[in-house]
Amino acid sequence: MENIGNKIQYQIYSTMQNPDPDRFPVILEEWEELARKKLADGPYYYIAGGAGSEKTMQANLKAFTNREVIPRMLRNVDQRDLSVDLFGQKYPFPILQAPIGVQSIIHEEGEIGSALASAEMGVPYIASSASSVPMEKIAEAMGDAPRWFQLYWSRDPEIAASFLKRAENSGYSAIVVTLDTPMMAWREYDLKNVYLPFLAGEGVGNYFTDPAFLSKLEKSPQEDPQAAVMHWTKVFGNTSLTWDDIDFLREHTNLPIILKGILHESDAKLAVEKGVDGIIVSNHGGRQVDGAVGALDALPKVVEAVGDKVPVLMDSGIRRGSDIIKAMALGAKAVLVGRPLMYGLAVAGQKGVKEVMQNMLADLDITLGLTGQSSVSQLDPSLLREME
Ligand SMILES: Cc1cc2nc3c(=O)[nH]c(=O)nc-3n(C[C@H](O)[C@H](O)[C@H](O)COP(=O)(O)O)c2cc1C
Ligand SMILES: CCCCCCC(=O)C(=O)O
Repeated sequence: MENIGNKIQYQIYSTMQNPDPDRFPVILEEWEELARKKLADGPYYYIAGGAGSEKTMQANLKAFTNREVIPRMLRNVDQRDLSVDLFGQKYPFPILQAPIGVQSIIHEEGEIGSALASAEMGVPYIASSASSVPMEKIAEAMGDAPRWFQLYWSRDPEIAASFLKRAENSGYSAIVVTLDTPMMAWREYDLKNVYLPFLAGEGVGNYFTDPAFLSKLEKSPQEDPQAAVMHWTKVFGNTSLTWDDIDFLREHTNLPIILKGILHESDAKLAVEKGVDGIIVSNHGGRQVDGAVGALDALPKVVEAVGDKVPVLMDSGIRRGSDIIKAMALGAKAVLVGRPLMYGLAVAGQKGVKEVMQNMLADLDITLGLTGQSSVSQLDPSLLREME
């Protein structure tokens, strides 16, 4: 089988004979620059920005810079295996699309565009509770392609239960429960721009078709959009949840339950005690607690606390192939990719998401081989050195 890195590298070089001035960028930062030009301040800063002074966002990137790879030589890296096994499924690559809400503010194709790019690549798509379109529409567009559903655990248990049931009925194969966003953080750019994403684009369309949500409204969201949005702001999150509530999830779904937003090893132990199936080490891309630990810095202790009881995944700061290698060397079984794909979506919809994803995977494949490794699932911490 041809390695994806060599294939994509060859494709890019071969276009040089026929240079196209409108060809997509290769450099990730150029995708963000193009996205900046396309989007108004409100949506751009909503995507690119973080909580408070954005120290956590910076810490996420610094945690990767602070670790260096020490490549090994002469190890026959002709055949490289990027595949991973997660919850009984084999996936061709060790990445998933991070759940990202309200994508209609980014591009008219929104979630359908990004989900179809995932489907083309065989990369699992994690549909957000806050998607601009109903989760069933995403599922229908994706056919048999792999998809997970991300739950924002509503204050109204009927909505939470309804989301879990809808996800199961529409072919999502795992539930990602985001714990770090029971309310929106102090995000200075959004406050400065007076930008409320749920009022823009298609809003949070996934709620506006939910039977449990609709049953609490006097008029439909089409008849009285303001009342629907007001109700949504009341029920979106739940700041009263405790570890005892995890049982509710198990009572309402048979799918694997994966907790997203774990940073502390004590929480990782509690999660395992509660019988969840997986953990995602994440600080929500630095969008929630300003000053929180960089996600990669939190990963080793969580992995140590969990042992091999459940798989640990991570996100927050994955930008290049070497970042994936570092996260997996520290024990992540796979990683979630967030903002880079949204810059792709902003620039060129489905095509842009696919291009950014493909380039990242090609970079991963080539960098893996050059470090003397043939399989992402056999990486270990001896490949890395932490800078003082
Ligand atoms: C615009 C935007 C919207 C997001 N929406 C959600 C969401 O609906 N649910 C969720 O669990 N995480 C959400 N996240 C967090 C991502 O899933 C992921 O944790 C984060 O993007 C990782 O950081 P990175 O993009 O800097 O790598 C969102 C992130 C961004 C940038
Ligand atoms: C408009 C709904 C926003 C829901 C939260 C989306 C999110 O997680 C984020 O980081 O922003």
